[in-house]
Amino acid sequence: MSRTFPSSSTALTEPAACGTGLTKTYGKGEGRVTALDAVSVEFARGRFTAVMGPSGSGKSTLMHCMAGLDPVTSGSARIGGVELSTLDDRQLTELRREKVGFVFQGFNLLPTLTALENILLPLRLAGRRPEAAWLETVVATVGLAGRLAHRPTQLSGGQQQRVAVARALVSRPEIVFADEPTGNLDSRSGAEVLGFLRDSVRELGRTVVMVTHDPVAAAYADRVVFLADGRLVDELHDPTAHAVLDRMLAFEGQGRAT
Ligand SMILES: Nc1ncnc2c1ncn2[C@@H]1O[C@H](COP(=O)(O)OP(=O)(O)OP(=O)(O)O)[C@@H](O)[C@H]1O
Repeated sequence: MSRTFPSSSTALTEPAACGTGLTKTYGKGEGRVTALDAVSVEFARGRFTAVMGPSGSGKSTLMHCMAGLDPVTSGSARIGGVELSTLDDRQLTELRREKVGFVFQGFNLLPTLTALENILLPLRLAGRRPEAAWLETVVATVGLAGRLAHRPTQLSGGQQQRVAVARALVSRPEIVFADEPTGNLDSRSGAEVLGFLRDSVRELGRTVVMVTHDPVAAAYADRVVFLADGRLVDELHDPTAHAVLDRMLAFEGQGRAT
């Protein structure tokens, strides 16, 4: 039986996603690693949040647990009011398809499909038809109107990532998770992609969570949350690159002092 998820209109005040007491351990015995240690975090609708922290602090694990790609050891992860731990594998796949958009560092486009076909793939997999007006808005927002018939190899890295951003937005997901989306791009293409992610939040009302190492990238967000050793240790609102960098350096200083 197909599960009916609460629609976003029924729960406008609820965060797009939230984690409570999220704990994730890998391995057993002496090799056991606590990647997330009782993290509680909310991602409000219509906001752009960056997740920062040193290498190994748990950023990717947090994203994977919140997106239903990896089960938590304990705690609760909810997307649009749905508790992920109550879903079986098939329901999780369905929830990810309907409620979550992903943008990865490596673009992850299918090389044999055109840009348009790549953008429409999630809808095709879900057996849904594109809404023409929304598709046009998304394509215009990411500036791809003249490139839709091109295959990925005929596009620059920045254009490929814009296709990936459009693909993540086209099904109007509850939330878009972006993992180092500018990691493979030069700074100009990276700035464009970050601008499009920000526009998708400010102009199209979407919700974006982005893992990044880069204070300049984080400054495009409305809010930055900082992880250290699997814990949520700080947050900044309306960040500047300078303020983010200062905060990162302060953590590193503390790390050296202990
Ligand atoms: N599949 C796994 N098996 C065992 N340990 C893991 C696994 N995935 C992550 N870890 C460990 O969990 C901790 C957090 O890893 P995670 O990848 O979430 O950090 P990160 O902040 O995203 O790091 P980076 O910035 O280097 O990508 C690290 O100590 C890592 O070694």
